[in-house]
Amino acid sequence: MSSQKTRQSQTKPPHWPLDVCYISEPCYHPSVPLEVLAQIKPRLVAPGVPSHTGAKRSAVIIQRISDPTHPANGQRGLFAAKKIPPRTHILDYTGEVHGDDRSESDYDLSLFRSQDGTNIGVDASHMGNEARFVNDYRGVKARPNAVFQERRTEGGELRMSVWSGSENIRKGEEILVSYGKSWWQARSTEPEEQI
Ligand SMILES: C[S@@+](CC[C@H](N)C(=O)[O-])C[C@H]1O[C@@H](n2cnc3c(N)ncnc32)[C@H](O)[C@@H]1O
Repeated sequence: MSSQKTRQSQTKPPHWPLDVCYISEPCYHPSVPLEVLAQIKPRLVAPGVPSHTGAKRSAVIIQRISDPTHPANGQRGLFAAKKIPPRTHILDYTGEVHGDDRSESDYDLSLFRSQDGTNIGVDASHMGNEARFVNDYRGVKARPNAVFQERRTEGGELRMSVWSGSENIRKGEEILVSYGKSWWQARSTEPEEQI
């Protein structure tokens, strides 16, 4: 069985969109230069060491937002399925790891910048996991309760992940990060200081 098939054989979580492929492991696009790939995903992974996504499905749930006051009303969001303690790894952000331009994507995160200046991103616009539904806190809460932070798996693979912040996230609470000012500036027609 190919690794692609293995990735796709995972059961999709409830409320998963039909037009997006569910992947529990990152997928590497040919635009990632081999020498950069060697730094992100060291080849000599110890045999038998699984490269888990850390997709702790029971910790999160995708929900449709039906609150007219929520700025992403009608879209989906990521919610805590149980209490999540502070500074806890919630799940990895899977997607297509790429070295080409994805400036049109609203699901593209920066993962790595190589010494020669190659920017590597993780784009979950066409394939990804639950993490692609994490919304920004702006207009929802006063501050984020989670952060994007990189980590290495036990096998040494670099991943971008969602971690809880300095406080518990209550069961049923929406998991919210900050996309960063530059993310919003790139999509705004407003003057910078209003973002
Ligand atoms: C990575 S996606 C998040 C998941 C998205 N809500 C969905 O259902 O696919 C980013 C998109 O979510 C929406 N979004 C997230 N946070 C938002 C916020 N605070 N205000 C307005 N829109 C937001 C925007 O449409 C943005 O382009």
